[in-house]
Amino acid sequence: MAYRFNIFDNGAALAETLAERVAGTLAEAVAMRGHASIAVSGGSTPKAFFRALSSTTLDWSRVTITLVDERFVPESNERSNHALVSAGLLQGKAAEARFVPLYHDGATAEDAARLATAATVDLCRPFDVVVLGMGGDGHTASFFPGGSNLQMALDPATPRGVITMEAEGAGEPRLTFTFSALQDARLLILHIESQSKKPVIDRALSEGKDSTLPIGRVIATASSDTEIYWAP
Ligand SMILES: O=C(O)[C@H](O)[C@@H](O)[C@H](O)[C@H](O)COP(=O)(O)O
Repeated sequence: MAYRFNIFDNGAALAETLAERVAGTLAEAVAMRGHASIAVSGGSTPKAFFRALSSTTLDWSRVTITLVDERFVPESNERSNHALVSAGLLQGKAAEARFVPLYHDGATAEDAARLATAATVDLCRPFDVVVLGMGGDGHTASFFPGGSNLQMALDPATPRGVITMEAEGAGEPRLTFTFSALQDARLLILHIESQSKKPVIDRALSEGKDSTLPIGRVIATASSDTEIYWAP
């Protein structure tokens, strides 16, 4: 599908605009269906966006937040995306939101994936909002080039859910929603920052569905248009 490329002077301006866009979609979902669901990415990029979104006014008690993907570590680990969301987004007005983690203490990665799939089965049909990030290698979610389950993850025929992923660039084993669970979000966002990522996304967009960069395949084959938010 198509995409719209939104360029901002800096991360602060991007965060404010993106927070307003996302909050508006969540509020509309609550008004129309009584609840809203959002899957956010971890990493270092979304911190200012999380802060801005957590201070927006909406009925957060009717919003469920989960993660696009998670490192297979407990919340106490500094690499945990759950910890990042707890510290950055589940604060202020957004503290009332419900959070559904992907990691489960005491479970193997495969068991955690099955538990997370069961816990999110009603959230991703479709998500109201999905906020993707992108690594310098063109991965998004935990769709890493050369990943152990990359073909399964990107196959539109794979049932919606959470699967495991291992890859050289991923660090720990990962838990990630499948492409099928993310691609038809009512609002599909790609949030990227830094000059270094611009040539990567430009290449991904020019290569489209045949790109070796997972983000290129995701944007080109998603049934929802992707709104790209980029600041240097
Ligand atoms: O767990 C993660 O790391 C993310 O979900 C991942 O997909 C992230 O969005 C990219 O790796 C970008 O990370 P940065 O924002 O740190 O560049």
